[in-house]
Amino acid sequence: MSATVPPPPPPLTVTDLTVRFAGLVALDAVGFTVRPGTVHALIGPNGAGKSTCFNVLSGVCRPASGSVRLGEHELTRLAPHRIAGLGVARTFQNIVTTAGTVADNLMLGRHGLTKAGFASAALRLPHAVREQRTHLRRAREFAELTGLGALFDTPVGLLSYGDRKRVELARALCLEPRVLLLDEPVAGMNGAERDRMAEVVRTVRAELGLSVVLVEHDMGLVMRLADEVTVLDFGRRIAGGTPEQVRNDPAVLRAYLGTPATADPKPSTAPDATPPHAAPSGADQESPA
Ligand SMILES: Nc1ncnc2c1ncn2[C@@H]1O[C@H](COP(=O)(O)OP(=O)(O)OP(=O)(O)O)[C@@H](O)[C@H]1O
Repeated sequence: MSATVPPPPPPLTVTDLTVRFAGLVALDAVGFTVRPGTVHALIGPNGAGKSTCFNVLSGVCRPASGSVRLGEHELTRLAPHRIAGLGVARTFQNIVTTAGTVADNLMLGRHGLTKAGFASAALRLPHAVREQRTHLRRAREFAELTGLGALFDTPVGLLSYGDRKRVELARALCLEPRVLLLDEPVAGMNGAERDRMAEVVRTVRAELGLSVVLVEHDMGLVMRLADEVTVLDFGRRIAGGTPEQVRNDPAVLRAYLGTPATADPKPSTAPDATPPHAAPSGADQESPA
């Protein structure tokens, strides 16, 4: 990867975002700011509005009101491909990569940046071949950054679940994003795979200097990775701050545990518990830092 860290992305500012589905208010005047180059986690119990928020950020869902600004650009009126063109890339909760090699999948991520037309590429005209080589080199760099270098020519179908989730991440990076939206990057992973993904996200952020918005049920990962956390419940922002601040916030305890915060004899430890409706529990579940 290049020795110099690129300039920081502009802030991503969400203001008074409201989304309604028929009578249901999925997001109710939600606001938060993702500071440049930080990891900002969006957490909350099931149905809190996290995915809806991601869908607005990536242009899949139009809000009833409110704004999402990336620097000077208002995103809420733009189509998903225009938002991607401004440097906002996302991964999905469920793996969508199944066919082809790692290289093939990463090159799909480069598609939007390719200038040579289909005919030039098919005829292998010199400029198209040169461009293809440059994209392939960059795709390989992202594979290496995400720990997939040795698997570059391996069919994705032969990879482990954890490796495939990292292919998703590498493919999103191939868009050269300035803001990366990670939708439950460790869902369904075992402990070792989670640790690896956490390390990769840290490396990616440090090397590329991009902002990361993270939706994740795994509180251990959130506490370890996030610089700032926004907590949603029933579509409303109920808390925000550093991981330390939100884990001790009575409103967060209430939302996750469904009990009054005062009823908990040791409230400072309660957010450590992964809510029963959240990430898979068990021995591989990390405890927060
Ligand atoms: N397309 C839709 N049509 C109708 N209601 C929807 C739609 N998408 C989401 N909702 C509702 O909006 C609310 C917020 O859902 P959302 O998926 O954003 O929550 P979430 O926090 O991502 O939940 P989870 O953690 O379970 O993924 C829920 O009540 C959900 O049922």
